[in-house]
Amino acid sequence: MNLPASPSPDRGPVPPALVDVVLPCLDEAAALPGLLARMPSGHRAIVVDNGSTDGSADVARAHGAVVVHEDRRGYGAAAHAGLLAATADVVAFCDADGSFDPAELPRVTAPVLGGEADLVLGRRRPARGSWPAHARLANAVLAAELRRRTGRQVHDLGPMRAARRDALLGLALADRRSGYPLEVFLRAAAAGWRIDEVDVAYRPRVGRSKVTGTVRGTITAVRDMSRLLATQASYVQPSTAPATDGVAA
Ligand SMILES: Cc1cn([C@H]2C[C@H](O)[C@@H](COP(=O)(O)OP(=O)(O)O[C@H]3O[C@@H](C)[C@H](O)[C@@H](O)[C@H]3O)O2)c(=O)[nH]c1=O
Repeated sequence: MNLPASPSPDRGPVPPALVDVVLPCLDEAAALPGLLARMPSGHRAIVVDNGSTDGSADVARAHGAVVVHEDRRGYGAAAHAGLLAATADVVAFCDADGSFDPAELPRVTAPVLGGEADLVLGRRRPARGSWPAHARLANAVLAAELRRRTGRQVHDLGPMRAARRDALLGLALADRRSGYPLEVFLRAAAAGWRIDEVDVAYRPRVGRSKVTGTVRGTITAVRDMSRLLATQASYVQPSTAPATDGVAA
């Protein structure tokens, strides 16, 4: 799918984006202006609106983002729709809720752009009040299980992450609700990708969480991921060998 270049009525022609930044969005109108204002140069925002009722799409457009609509709700469906809509060589993912600072994206995307890593995960360094204890614990347990299964040094599945678009498409991902980041990781690890972690700041989000804001939401997310771990164990082959040709498909 070809997308229009980001509108820039006052800034002249926009150079092609080096990175498309996919922002799954469900009622994040309050967070979007501050977030989009901090998008680094060379990074184009693709806001994937999936059922917002607060005017998120209009706000995103007004602040220079490309907007994609995804009818089915859910983080995974939105993230996957954004990947399919992207056209840049490298695709990054970032929450649209103000918990991450887009100005940090270049540190996440640079190793992929430079060919030193195939997948870079932003390892959250949480500020007080940004990450509910139950969600943080669930993440730590999952990461420990992933280290045990894959031998990879993973500590956070990283809602802020980056990889080459073609390589991601080659992973044959499904759009599995909140399990989507896990599927990306499992398939990438199984394919022998070089996976790096980069520290990123994690701040209290604007507005209320739709996933991990409640213990119940976290349990649902963990259940999604456990099912994925159980059914997709075949992805996982202990592998420490880095890909030799830059990006493994
Ligand atoms: C639930 C949901 C979220 N989203 C978007 C909104 C936000 O930009 C982003 C995160 O949603 P929040 O409610 O803030 O969730 P959250 O702040 O609880 O964040 C979680 O997000 C999960 C996706 C990650 O895998 C978890 O590790 C965790 O970071 O996803 C959708 O687009 N559609 C949805 O159906």
